[in-house]
Amino acid sequence: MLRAHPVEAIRTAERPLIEAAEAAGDPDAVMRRAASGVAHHAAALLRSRTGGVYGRSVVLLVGSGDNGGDALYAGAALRGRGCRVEAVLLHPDRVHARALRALRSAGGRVTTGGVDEVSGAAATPDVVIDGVVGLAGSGPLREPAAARVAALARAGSPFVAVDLPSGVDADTGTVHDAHVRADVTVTFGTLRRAHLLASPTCGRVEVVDIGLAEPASGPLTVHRPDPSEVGRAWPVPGPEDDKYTQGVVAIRAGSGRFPGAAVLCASAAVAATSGMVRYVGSGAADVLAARPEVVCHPSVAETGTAQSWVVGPGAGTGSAAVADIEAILARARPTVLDADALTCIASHPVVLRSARAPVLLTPHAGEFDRLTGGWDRSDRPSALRRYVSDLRNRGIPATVLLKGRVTLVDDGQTTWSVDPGSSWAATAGSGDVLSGMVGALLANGPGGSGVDSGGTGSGGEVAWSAVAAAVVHGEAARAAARRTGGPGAPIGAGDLLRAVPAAISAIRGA
Ligand SMILES: NC(=O)C1=CN([C@@H]2O[C@H](COP(=O)(O)OP(=O)(O)OC[C@H]3O[C@@H](n4cnc5c(N)ncnc54)[C@H](OP(=O)(O)O)[C@@H]3O)[C@@H](O)[C@H]2O)[C@@H](O)CC1
Ligand SMILES: Nc1ncnc2c1ncn2[C@@H]1O[C@H](COP(=O)(O)OP(=O)(O)O)[C@@H](O)[C@H]1O
Repeated sequence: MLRAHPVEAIRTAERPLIEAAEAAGDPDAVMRRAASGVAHHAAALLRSRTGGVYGRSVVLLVGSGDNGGDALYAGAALRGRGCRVEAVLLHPDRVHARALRALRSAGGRVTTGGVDEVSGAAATPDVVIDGVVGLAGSGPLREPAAARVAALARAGSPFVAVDLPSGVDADTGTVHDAHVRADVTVTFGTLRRAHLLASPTCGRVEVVDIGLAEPASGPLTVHRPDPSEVGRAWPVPGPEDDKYTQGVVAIRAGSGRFPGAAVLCASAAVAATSGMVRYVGSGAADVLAARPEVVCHPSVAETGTAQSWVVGPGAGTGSAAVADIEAILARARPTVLDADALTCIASHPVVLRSARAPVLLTPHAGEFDRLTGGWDRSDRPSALRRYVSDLRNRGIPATVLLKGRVTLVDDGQTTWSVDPGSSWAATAGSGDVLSGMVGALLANGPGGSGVDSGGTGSGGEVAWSAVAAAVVHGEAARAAARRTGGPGAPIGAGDLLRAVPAAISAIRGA
């Protein structure tokens, strides 16, 4: 399990280290430890990109604080390995003086001017070390850093970010318009929230041991499971199991207008776990043509027992759809509310008040707009926590999964983040696949035992089901894109769906 912490917790954890270094008369000891990790990973990147380290060119973008100091000490270490190192001081009047001396005495070149002053090799260096700003950064990159970063990115040089890519907010993960897109981010002791909230911008994240004690988890810690943990927890039928003990999920999806949603959602539920899937809606014939094992029912009232429900994909937004949601919530089983069900809830918020069992809402950004009446997109985790807390304060046992490249799940106490490492899942109908998978996991009950929780499953169980489904969904998208065209080619939701069994198998073996 990865855990990422807010800046305040990191500053607190670092304080004893800095104080010990100062007491020992070597105030930069921690910084040099950090910098030697940066140099190590920059050298590894140089080796993988150019076949060596000696004689390669390195540009340091040096800001006014300790992040710039790290970059300067890293430059000194790389100079010691034979690199040509040029430091661009973005604020020559505010620079870490001892680190600058270290670079100069190692033979590094120092420039202070604008873009024109860059020497030939430094216009397209073999690697750029981004020490513009780290934990104390706020807002987009300022000039002259923004112009420098843009020119080097255009030239195709790879970036190693020190601590965080500059222009990315450490706590919210907001990626501002002017920012560094890192190939590798080297951080110290423990992850910052942005590493899990803005992972596509951070590239590969390397954590260097600087002697820091891992901060305790708190309400602002962001969690991300390793796919192998999801694999270990994925439900597997045992010798005593039958179709009922593994949990039955009922799906209310599809309509004359959106018949495909029913097929995608119900088929995904079949693929996700063993046990049994029930279906209610106008799409029974199509569902049965795709998955004959699904048990169909004429109405919600006439549907047999289920341990969980999924309602919404392509299910319509009229009064009959709202009545079905009410009837499903009245059954007091864990329920996934997706797609059209979210639109119904947005226009009839009172419906949610009847929820007696946990509900999982799975909006994309536009649906979250409808639910909240507008939210602050520059701070996704806070907007999500606020909304979930508001529902819970009103007695609604809600967990919310906010979709995107980085999917967030929040149950009011814990924030989870899932980044599948590709964006192939951004395709119509893939959300229907996700909701079917989550529903099947919820039916399986706590700990994958298939035990009927009687609708009392905790927020934690619901959140875990949502996170686990999102992990497998992302793996399936990646696998489908690889399978259909070598290194990666566009997929549809049907391709993603067909890749679900292989993705489960892959994470179980991970
Ligand atoms: N603490 C430790 O134990 C260790 C810390 N370590 C390292 O220290 C780093 C934190 O250093 P730090 O606190 O000096 O701040 P840092 O991020 O360099 O910012 C400096 C100044 O930049 C400015 N600025 C803000 N936004 C900006 C923008 N968008 N574009 C341009 N400039 C901007 C702003 O000043 P302003 O101009 O607003 O007055 C800000 O005060 C940390 O990330 C890690 O690398 C490691 O050595 C390991 C041990
Ligand atoms: N840029 C992206 N990268 C990766 N996954 C994405 C991206 N955008 C959306 N997704 C994922 O694709 C799915 C889309 O769901 P949704 O918007 O509900 O689609 P639909 O309603 O067409 O089924 C979600 O699982 C979401 O997390």
